[in-house]
Amino acid sequence: MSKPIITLKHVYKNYGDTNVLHDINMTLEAGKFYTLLGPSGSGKTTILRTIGGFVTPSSGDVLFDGQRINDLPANKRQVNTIFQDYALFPHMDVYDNVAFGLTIRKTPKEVIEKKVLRALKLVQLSGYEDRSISELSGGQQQRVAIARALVNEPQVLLLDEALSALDMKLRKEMQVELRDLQQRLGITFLFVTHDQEEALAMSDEIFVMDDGKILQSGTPVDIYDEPVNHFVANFIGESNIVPGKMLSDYRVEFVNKVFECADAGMKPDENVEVVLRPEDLDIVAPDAGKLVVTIDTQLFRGDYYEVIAYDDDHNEWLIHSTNPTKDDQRVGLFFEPEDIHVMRYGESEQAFDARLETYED
Ligand SMILES: Nc1ncnc2c1ncn2[C@@H]1O[C@H](COP(=O)(O)OP(=O)(O)OP(=O)(O)O)[C@@H](O)[C@H]1O
Repeated sequence: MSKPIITLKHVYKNYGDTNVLHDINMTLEAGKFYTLLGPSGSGKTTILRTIGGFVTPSSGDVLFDGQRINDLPANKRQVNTIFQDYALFPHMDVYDNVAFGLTIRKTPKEVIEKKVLRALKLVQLSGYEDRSISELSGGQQQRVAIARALVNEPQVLLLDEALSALDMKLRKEMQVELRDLQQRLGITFLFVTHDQEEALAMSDEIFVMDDGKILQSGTPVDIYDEPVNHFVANFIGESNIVPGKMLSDYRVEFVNKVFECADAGMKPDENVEVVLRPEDLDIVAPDAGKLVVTIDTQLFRGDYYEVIAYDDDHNEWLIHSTNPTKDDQRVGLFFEPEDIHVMRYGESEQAFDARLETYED
């Protein structure tokens, strides 16, 4: 593990009787791209503001490079925030927007010029110095906001829904650009989004939040493949989730059938939830399938068909198929043992407790 740059330990935030953050523990290492992912109101922005110094925790500690910074004012932290609306000054040109922080700190003019030109070069806006903000596209405004943060040479950049104002095409381009920029600069990014695709595409590590809590943290692949509970499985990607029972190691029962799986270590007959991802289900002949279903509808999605089918117990199955199917056709569904992801009931609490232990001093 490389050096932790930001650590949150048992951070709570209450507004009156409302608990907005609940026992938040997180470690951000230097030079990595992190994402806070969760629905609206889950507490993502409050975590950013706590790290940025705009919100004081009700209890718990915020550490920067091992030093407690709870009482350090925002402008003394080596952390910069890029807000959702970019907060640019519309009456100033690009140069003055980027120079602003240095100017108020009375930095010598020639130093300002060097730093501003370098920051604009980093975000590929060299030559735009004299442009007014209103003459820029959404993507260019976004880059000015990044340049304005970069002139302060922060060790950590906090980005709050930084791409949400952009249209889909530009947003995808900026995802690549931001990730590339983060890797070139080697500084830590903490990016807030409620868009799971964006989180999966960009992050080294994702923190999935709901209701003021971190439910799961891990690499995109870990979270996608091993969601700890129903909420995470549903929030990240599309899922078929059915109740089941773990009969023994590597044997799970669901939809009244027994399947070989890759999971072990649970109690015999433990109740579980089983996740099967739509892209892991292959449509085959009925006698070659592990399950038999009847096709209900299909929608063409460009690079795949989204198929809805029902088994004989009326469970709905979502399948991503490369080939078209026919309505009312009886087909088999094939999947491998490792495509079956087994989640314990109440796993979120257990995983949460286990994680807390790893944060204890
Ligand atoms: N100053 C405040 N006073 C009272 N409640 C607040 C305050 N700031 C935030 N909250 C509440 O805290 C909760 C978490 O808010 P937060 O903005 O952190 O969520 P979020 O996950 O960033 O949501 P969004 O994606 O909508 O920005 C919300 O229920 C919000 O209403």
